[in-house]
Amino acid sequence: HGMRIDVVTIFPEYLEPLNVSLVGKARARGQLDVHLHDLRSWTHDVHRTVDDTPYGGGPGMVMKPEPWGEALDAVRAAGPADQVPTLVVPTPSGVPFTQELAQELAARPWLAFAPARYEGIDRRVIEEAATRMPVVEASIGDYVLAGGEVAVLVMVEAIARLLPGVLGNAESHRDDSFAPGAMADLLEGPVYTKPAEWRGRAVPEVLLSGNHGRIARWRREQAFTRTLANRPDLVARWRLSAFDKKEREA
Ligand SMILES: Nc1cc(-c2cccs2)n[nH]1
Repeated sequence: HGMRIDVVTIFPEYLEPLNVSLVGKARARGQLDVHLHDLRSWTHDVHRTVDDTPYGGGPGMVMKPEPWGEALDAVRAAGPADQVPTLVVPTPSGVPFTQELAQELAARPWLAFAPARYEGIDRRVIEEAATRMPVVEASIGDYVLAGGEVAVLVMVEAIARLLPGVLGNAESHRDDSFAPGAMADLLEGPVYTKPAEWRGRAVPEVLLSGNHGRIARWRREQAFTRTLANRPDLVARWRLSAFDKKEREA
């Protein structure tokens, strides 16, 4: 059936949003099987210690390896015996979490997320895990969060909406920004709905014309203009892919 997702965290309450809305419904439909684990379950001292000062000095705290090692062992033991999870570690120093990576992760049967505090998890945890399962260290953007839980929410939502049947109208992620296809690599243009006039502002008449060729062209132009304005870096990529497409069609 659906995908299994495990999350090990010191703030399980941060992941409560996974019980509501899109992800909540997918879980209710059995398309997604989410298990939250409190990392402190795998501590054995009275203070339930999960972090300590960094070797070599420096600010902040590093998450200790022992609790994580035991937690990941337990996650693996609780999941399908014939499968290994892909360990996803949110970190500012990871590979970019893109729509492409979301698509790739959405194709896997089992993901285990390891959100940590900013200073990170003892490197040996990742190294040891990588001997037994695929590990993906990914960044959701070039800014620093206090912990990885918010990044897990972002990644799970981006992945869950790609699972078959999770999005109501399957079409609605065809025209996503960044989704492959005719509008690939371009940002979404403006969208409108009723009323046709609102506070003295009319909807562009082309959209009311019923001329679908003209509408498609107008939407491509709008997408290009918006991309040029907000993401000139994507325009270069789009030009290349458009060129290649012409090449292929030639
Ligand atoms: N992209 C990104 C990830 C993060 C953190 C992950 C874990 C702690 S902070 N900040 N920014």
